[in-house]
Amino acid sequence: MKLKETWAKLQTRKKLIDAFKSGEIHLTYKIDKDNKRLIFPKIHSVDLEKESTTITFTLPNGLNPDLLKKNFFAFQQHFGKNIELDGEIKKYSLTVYHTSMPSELRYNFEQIKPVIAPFSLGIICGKDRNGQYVAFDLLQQPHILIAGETGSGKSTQLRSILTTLIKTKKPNELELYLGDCKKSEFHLFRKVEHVQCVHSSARDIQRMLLHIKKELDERSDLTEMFEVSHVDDLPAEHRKPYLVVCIDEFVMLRKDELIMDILTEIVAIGRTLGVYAILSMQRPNAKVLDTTIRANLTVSMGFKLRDAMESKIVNTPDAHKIETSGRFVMNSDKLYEIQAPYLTMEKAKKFLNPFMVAKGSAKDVTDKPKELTEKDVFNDVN
Ligand SMILES: Nc1ncnc2c1ncn2[C@@H]1O[C@H](COP(=O)(O)OP(=O)(O)OP(=O)(O)O)[C@@H](O)[C@H]1O
Repeated sequence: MKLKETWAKLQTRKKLIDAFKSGEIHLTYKIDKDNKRLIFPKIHSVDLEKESTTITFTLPNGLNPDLLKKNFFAFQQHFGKNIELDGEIKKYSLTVYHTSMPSELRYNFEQIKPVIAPFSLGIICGKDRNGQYVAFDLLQQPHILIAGETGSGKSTQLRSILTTLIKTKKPNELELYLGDCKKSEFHLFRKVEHVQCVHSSARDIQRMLLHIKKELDERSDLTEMFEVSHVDDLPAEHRKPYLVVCIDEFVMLRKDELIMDILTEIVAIGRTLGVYAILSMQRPNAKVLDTTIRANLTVSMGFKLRDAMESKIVNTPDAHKIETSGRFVMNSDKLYEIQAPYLTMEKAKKFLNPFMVAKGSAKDVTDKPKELTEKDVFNDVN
């Protein structure tokens, strides 16, 4: 057994040196006219795990780290496409996954429940290459950006995140404020008890956000008065529910300064006040995602994007290379490639049924879905 492991490690080392050679990832010293010496990165360890093999190595001083990215194909040629390179400047690790990403993952609440159980506001993301569920706590990593071109799976992801939140939190613990600029997705949630409103016109969304702004001010005063750093530490009689503002295709609101100002405020100070934002967009736009908003969206999920520039704006490298619906690159504490759970509209409706209450009609969300035009989402912001 030991011998087999040693042999496997040696083979892996050899393969990596071959990759360094074919990718010209080395320094070259000329000894004389006919002889030269190649200095390769130094391999420190090879860890063999059931699901993956990880090799750590350091670059010799003087070797440009950009070469690793530029000649990444060499690693792929030797180890296949299911690999990940991590690290910076000198020290790197190459992980080779033995299993491939699931191409489809059905939404299964019974499996998801224990994954998010430890969290206050559990956000279910999907499964990674190891077949492990990935989830996080919105309280720890507040504010999410979801981007992806039409048909890439953003709305399905929003549906699964919101349905999971609704199923795991009581209405007195969580209030949802939904902005549905395309009038296509959130009507499903309109009658859910946790949902305070579903709006689609800029005027109504502005009203909704002014209400949130008032909440931010009140919560800010309360935390100051009671000298606590988080609303969760307020005395029981002043405890506040978490507020989640979710706006689908928020680019369409970009011309409304007041809306953009309040959204900026939510992502800048909402964290300790229990107010969180989830924003989605089809065409990532650097100007709409001004530096303040972008810096405060601690998690970005890049579904299939159009090009490398969009992947850069969203901060999800290679999201433009995705070929599968529901697949995305997530940038949070680190970079992940994830397959999102597929929750159909019909199944979501069944899950949400027990939470439906009688509410007044919300005319603006029952209108015909609004077709997005190039003008709505194109980089035309002044
Ligand atoms: N997690 C998933 N797993 C498998 N297939 C998916 C997944 N999510 C979406 N799909 C497929 O992609 C289609 C489009 O998904 P969805 O409506 O979520 O895309 P979208 O990015 O929101 O598009 P649009 O911006 O036009 O609303 C779905 O009808 C489904 O067939």
